[in-house]
Amino acid sequence: MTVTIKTADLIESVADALQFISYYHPMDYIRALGEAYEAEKSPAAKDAIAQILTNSRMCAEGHRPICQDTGIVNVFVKWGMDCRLDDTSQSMQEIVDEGVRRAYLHPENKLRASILTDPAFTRRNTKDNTPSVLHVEMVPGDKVSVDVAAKGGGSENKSKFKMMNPSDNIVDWVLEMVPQMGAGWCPPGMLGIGIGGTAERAVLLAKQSLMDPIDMGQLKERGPRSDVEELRIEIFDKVNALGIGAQGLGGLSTILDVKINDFPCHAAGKPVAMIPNCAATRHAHFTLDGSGPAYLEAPKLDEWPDVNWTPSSEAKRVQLDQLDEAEVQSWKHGDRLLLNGKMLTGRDAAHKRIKDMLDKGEELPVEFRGRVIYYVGPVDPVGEEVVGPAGPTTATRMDKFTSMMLEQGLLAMVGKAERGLDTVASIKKHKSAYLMAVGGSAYLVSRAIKGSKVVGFEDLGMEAIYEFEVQDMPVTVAVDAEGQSVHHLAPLVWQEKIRKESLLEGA
Ligand SMILES: O=C(O)C[C@H](O)C(=O)O
Repeated sequence: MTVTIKTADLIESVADALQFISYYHPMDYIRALGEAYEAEKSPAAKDAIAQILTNSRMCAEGHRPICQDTGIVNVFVKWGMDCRLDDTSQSMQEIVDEGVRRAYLHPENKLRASILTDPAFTRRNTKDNTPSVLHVEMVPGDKVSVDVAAKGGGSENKSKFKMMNPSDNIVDWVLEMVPQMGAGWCPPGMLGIGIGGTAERAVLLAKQSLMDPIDMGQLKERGPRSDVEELRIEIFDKVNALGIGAQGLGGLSTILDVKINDFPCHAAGKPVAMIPNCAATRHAHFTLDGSGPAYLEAPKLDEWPDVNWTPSSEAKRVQLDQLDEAEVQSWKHGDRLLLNGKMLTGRDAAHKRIKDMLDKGEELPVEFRGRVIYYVGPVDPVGEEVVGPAGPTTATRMDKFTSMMLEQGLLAMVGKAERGLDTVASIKKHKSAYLMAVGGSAYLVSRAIKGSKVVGFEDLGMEAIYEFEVQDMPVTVAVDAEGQSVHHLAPLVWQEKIRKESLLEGA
């Protein structure tokens, strides 16, 4: 018998699922992160995990996004071939995108529009986060099964692919790639690995594997039952033994699980893809059977671990409005700071435009001398908010502009993840500093922002230059004026500790 699926039900279900995953982490992730928090021995990594867990519960309570990067929408539809749509005037892409549009423009929980059209040239924001990246598979049956994910740009950026020779070792490749991925993908998260097929199939397998629930704890407890499960465990243990840790701060938990999907491939090769999923892991599954839209059941707040992050008592208060070079130079890598006062923001598009303007000898809309810049693209505020969730973006992408900005008299920068070696040298040369906030704690960070106004490049939307007024915004000195970098030093220390003190079972 043919089942009729209403187009309106599909649109509503996609919109509802996207709203749901914007503020509810999957509970398997929260449980695994809670266990990682308990086991963590590195104080800096434990503090970062505490921020992510606290942020997660705040978002579940407040129905606001876990991360300012509300993602690029990935949708996987398995269409039962006994189903038909009631209205065949629109393509599946158009129908799904209508769900995306409604979710991202929801007046009570507006999500960030991050999608740019004409990517190689004008890079114009589509303003409603469409289009989604849609995959449709025709399968036997009378149901429509849908996986919806909102994938963060920072983790997507770290995707890797290799056309391996048949005899190449997958574990060796993963262990070579993960340190190169740095911390911009916001560990602790998951690794999705696709093996086989063709180039495009391997990447798709990797992405789809990230839709599976975290079950490494159960797998280790019962033991592997296949070669793939054995490989998952081997990669899990060896990656965590690298000591990269939460946010790259050095520690025991870099990944919470490894997922692997495979598919037959040509005798001449072994395509392998790896895609990490960040701390803002967001995906949900629903099924339509013709009886109406699907609604997802909200998790109970008492399922979150009882972790309530508060700033360290050792954190130093910094008055940004009186900040000078001498104070910046007094900070040491690893110091915890609470920022107070006014700072500017700017990320990829603003930096590119600043460079273009300086190259043409044009005057900038704001003066950077004596100021601190925060690399961020915030979510728009709703209700009483001054700004929506506003966590840091990956600072590494701003490396190519950093010397230019420091030459403008910038005192310090705030972002997430490591800086490249040349940038660290430039920070040292200019006696500047780079401070990191925790990626994946965007709503928590936004509570420290008491004022916000656009002061330049308004047309860039979330990438405009804002001036934020902050109160006790928590950051850690990641690169100090001596050129000491936490992200380069701490993972090595923890790698050694893990090895010497056998801190990880299986490593
Ligand atoms: O776009 C952002 O706000 C952050 C991005 O996901 C990143 O991790 O760099």
